[in-house]
Formats: sequence, C-alpha cells, structure tokens
Amino acid sequence: MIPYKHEPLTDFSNEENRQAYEQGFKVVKEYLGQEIPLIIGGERIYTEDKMENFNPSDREEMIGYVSKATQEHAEKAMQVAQETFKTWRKVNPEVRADILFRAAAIARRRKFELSALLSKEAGKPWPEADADVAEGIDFLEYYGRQMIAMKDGVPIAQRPGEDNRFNYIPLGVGVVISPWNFAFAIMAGTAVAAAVTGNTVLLKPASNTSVIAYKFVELMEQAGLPAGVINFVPGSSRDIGDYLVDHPKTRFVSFTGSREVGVRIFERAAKVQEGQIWLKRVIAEMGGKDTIVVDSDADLELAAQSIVKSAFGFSGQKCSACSRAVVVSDVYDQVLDRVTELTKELTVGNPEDYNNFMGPVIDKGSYDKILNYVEVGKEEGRLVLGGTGDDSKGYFINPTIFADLDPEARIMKEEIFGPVVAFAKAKDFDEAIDIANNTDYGLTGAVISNNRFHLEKAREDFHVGNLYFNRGCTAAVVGYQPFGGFNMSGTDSKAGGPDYLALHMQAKTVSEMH
Ligand SMILES: NC(=O)c1ccc[n+]([C@@H]2O[C@H](COP(=O)([O-])OP(=O)(O)OC[C@H]3O[C@@H](n4cnc5c(N)ncnc54)[C@H](O)[C@@H]3O)[C@@H](O)[C@H]2O)c1
Ligand SMILES: N[C@@H](CCC=O)C(=O)O
Repeated sequence: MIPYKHEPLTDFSNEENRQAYEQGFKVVKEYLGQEIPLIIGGERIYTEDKMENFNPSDREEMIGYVSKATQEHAEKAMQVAQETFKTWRKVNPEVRADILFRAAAIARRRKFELSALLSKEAGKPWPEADADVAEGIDFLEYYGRQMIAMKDGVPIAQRPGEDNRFNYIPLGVGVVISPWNFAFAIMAGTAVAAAVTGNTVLLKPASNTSVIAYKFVELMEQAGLPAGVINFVPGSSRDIGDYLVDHPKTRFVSFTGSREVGVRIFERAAKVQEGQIWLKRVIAEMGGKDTIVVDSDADLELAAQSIVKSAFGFSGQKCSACSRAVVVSDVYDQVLDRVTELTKELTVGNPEDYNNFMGPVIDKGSYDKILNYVEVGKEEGRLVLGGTGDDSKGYFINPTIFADLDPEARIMKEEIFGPVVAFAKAKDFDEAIDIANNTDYGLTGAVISNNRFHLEKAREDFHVGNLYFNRGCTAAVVGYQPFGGFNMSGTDSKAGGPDYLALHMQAKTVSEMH
C-alpha cells in the first residue's frame, strides 16, 4: 500500500478541468429534484413528510426532496445498527480499511460530480467544493491506513510465562451528526472514522445538505460496505436530535456543529438513561472565533492576502474563518487599506460560474443573522466596506470589513459565520496575543511575523488547536494539520490526526498465563 499523500487540488486554469466540472453539473442535473429516501439496513424508506433542499444561489431550484426520519425510523435504525454491530465488529480491520480505499477511488472518479453538487446544494465556489471533496477522499485514505496501523494494538510489558496484549476494540452504535458547511468532507470523515473502527452508525446530516450525504452513503455501498453499518437518517433535529442523543443504546455521539448545539448534546449525553449501561462518549467539534495577528515586522502583503482569503473563502462559513484581524498599531492602517483594496476585487455571485470567488450564504436564517451582526457592527465600529446583501433570488452578502473595534465588542467575540471581518488595533505584539486569546473559543489562529521570538511566544501562548505561522488560518489538510480546537471549540479532538480513531474505540488488555 502506498504511503498516505493528500489529494491534490484541481488546477482550474486548465481548460480540461473546467470542462470536467461543467460535465459534473450535467450529471447532477440528471438527478436534481429527486426524492431521497432514508437508508436503514440497506432498505430505502420514502416518507410522506419531506425536507425541500433548494439551491441557496437560486431558491427556485430544488436539489432534492429528502425523506424525514421520525423517532420510529430512528428506533428501527438503532435496532438494525445494534444487530449489525454483532458481526461488523468482528470483520478484519484490513477488510474494513479496504472498503474505505475503494470508496476513495470511487469518489476520486466522481469528484467533479460531487463538487458540482456541492456548488448547487451548499453554494460552494469551484475551488472550495473541490477542496471539500478532496478532504473527504483524504479522510477515507488516511483513516483506512490508520486503522491498519492500529489493528494489532500496542506492545506492552511482558514477563516470563505471561502473554500480555493490549488491543483496541470498537465501542458500539455511534450517532454521527454533521454540519452543512463541509457537507461532504466532515460528514464522510466522521461517519467512516466511526465505521472503520468497527462501530455501526446512525448518520444524521445537516438538513441543508442531505442530498450529498445520500450520494455518499450510496457510494459506500458501491465500495462494499455491508447494509446496516451506516444507516442514513436525515431529518429535523427537533424530531430526532434529542431522541438519538438520549437513546440508551447510543454508545457515542460524534457531533460537528455549533457551540450551542454541541453544549446541548454534551449535557444530554451525560445523563444516564433507563437501561443504559455505559457513559456515552461525545466527540464534539464546535464553533470558532479565529484571529489573524499581524506583527509590525511582517510581510504586510502576505498578511492582507491571508486575511482576505481566510475571511471570505466560502463566504466566511468556516469554523476556521478569520473573523478577527488584530494588527499592531504601527502597521494597522497599511494592512486595513490593503485588505480593503483586495476585498473590492472579489466577485460575488452564483458559484456555478467559475469566475465568482464568493457564492451565497446557506439560507435565510444565516442571511438574516449575518445582517443583524452587521447592524451590531455599525454600532461598535467603523464600517469600511460591504454590509449589504441581496436575497432576491439567493442569499448573497457582500464581503464586509469593520475597523477600530474594541477587543470586547460583540462582533469580536461572537461567531458570525459569514463574510464579516473585524479589525482591532494592538499597541504591541504581546497585547495582540492577549486580544487573540480573549474569546471563549480556541480553534484556529495565525500569526504573520518575521520576528522569530514573537513566533515562539505565539507557539507557547496563542491558545488555539490549529495555529499557523505566515499563512491563513483555514484549510487544514488531513494528516498534515490534524484539526480541532480547545475550550468552546469542542472536546479537543483532532480530525485527520493520529489519535482520532482511538476516540471511537476502547482498549482491552488480555493476559494469558502459560
Ligand atoms: N470545529 C469544527 O471542525 C467545525 C466544522 C464545521 C462546522 N463547525 C461549526 O458548525 C456551525 C455551522 O454548522 P451548522 O449550522 O450545521 O451547525 P448546527 O449546530 O446548527 O447543526 C449541526 C448539526 O447538528 C444538528 N442538530 C441541530 N440541533 C440538534 C439537536 N438538538 N440534537 C442533535 N442534532 C442537532 C443539525 O441538524 C446538523 O446536522 C458553526 O458554528 C461552525 O463553527 C465546526
Ligand atoms: N477544517 C476546515 C474548517 C472546518 C470548519 O468549518 C479548515 O481547516 O478550514
């Protein structure tokens, strides 16, 4: 088996690749507006009540009509998953890994279709969609290899006449709850991390992006995943969210999403339900309020480029997005002016057009929430650019820059999850790091500096799970920059990292006396 290497991103300056993406749209158009079933134990179940998934760039275009799981369906899926676990847990880890490798190959062959679907269902510009699919392929390749590496456990101390073994075994039935913003990568990564380690899964994707999740479960079946290992239960979190989390047979919950929901899940999962014989494990990857710090001795062009790309890529709808720029005062105006200049060049429009850098935000709820924060920003700071939106056809918000914020301002502390960046001035580098650390989160951050001692200070004191030097604060690559945050950014797990699969297993010691 060749060593892991991340999936290369597509070069869209190449005409052939652009044509392949356009062809991807043609393939997607063949199944737009399809009815999407639940998948429980391999059985397709179509429900009367459905979610209407629309294109956030053009809400008249329906992506699919997705069946909604009820608590009865969730219960059926739980029973199927428990039964399947009895056999799946005993399948050779190398066989489980082979399924992931085959799934990666299938996804690679279909990557333009999958990316085109993300452009439609999640409003992702081509490069962002391509990166999302590439990351999903990376998770499949990386976790497959990780499982093989862990299959024989860890050597432990031995004594004459004794054979001591330390092996990892699966946990049981996992509820995997995924977000809409990395609708392929995170949904696929969290589901296969649970499955490849021998668990069975109830997958509840975000409602906005359930069609790509369905396509993924189909793809896993094509790769040979047995029925009942991943059960697809899209639906309203109001109807089945608590039910899945509270269920006494739920052994663990792997959640990626907002702080608010993550805290709710963490609290509910802590309660031992009637008939429950374990403490549920919760793996949570939550929100962020991420900062790029710019030092006085720094490449200011790099700083400006990094802020713009990290703040406005995918309309800032990333937990890793740069929503705060903290700049040392003697270079503040220069950096702010350059960021403003670069931002004016960004194109906003339907992401099906390759030339658009930014597409829409995901839905009306997000649109209204972000514009509400714009009004807050106008009270707290100086609006330098943007602050407007257009929801006549889709949910488009222009890239927005606020300046001269107090470090304690709301738009400096609360996750907006949109194309809004707030600038604050620091009197020196030490103060900049203090401001960077003043949120409840601890996900990503970046420092743009040529001062080695300042970088080393940041390495020690800038309290985020993913810290980057002299680059932007988004775009962790699986296996190279394991991803996950501190404090209210989650349970300190690191997706795409060497210890991630262990979170889905438990260690067993067996000692034989000869
Ligand atoms: N840390 C990370 O790696 C990471 C990655 C992506 C997104 N996020 C965060 O996710 C948020 C954006 O994603 P979102 O809008 O999908 O988040 P969300 O919390 O609204 O929803 C996430 C998932 O939880 C489900 N859900 C909602 N309420 C639930 C409940 N009561 N019980 C069970 N499930 C429930 C949703 O249906 C969805 O599938 C942002 O805060 C972002 O920072 C974090
Ligand atoms: N892992 C992604 C962020 C995921 C959250 O939305 C990145 O590193 O930019």
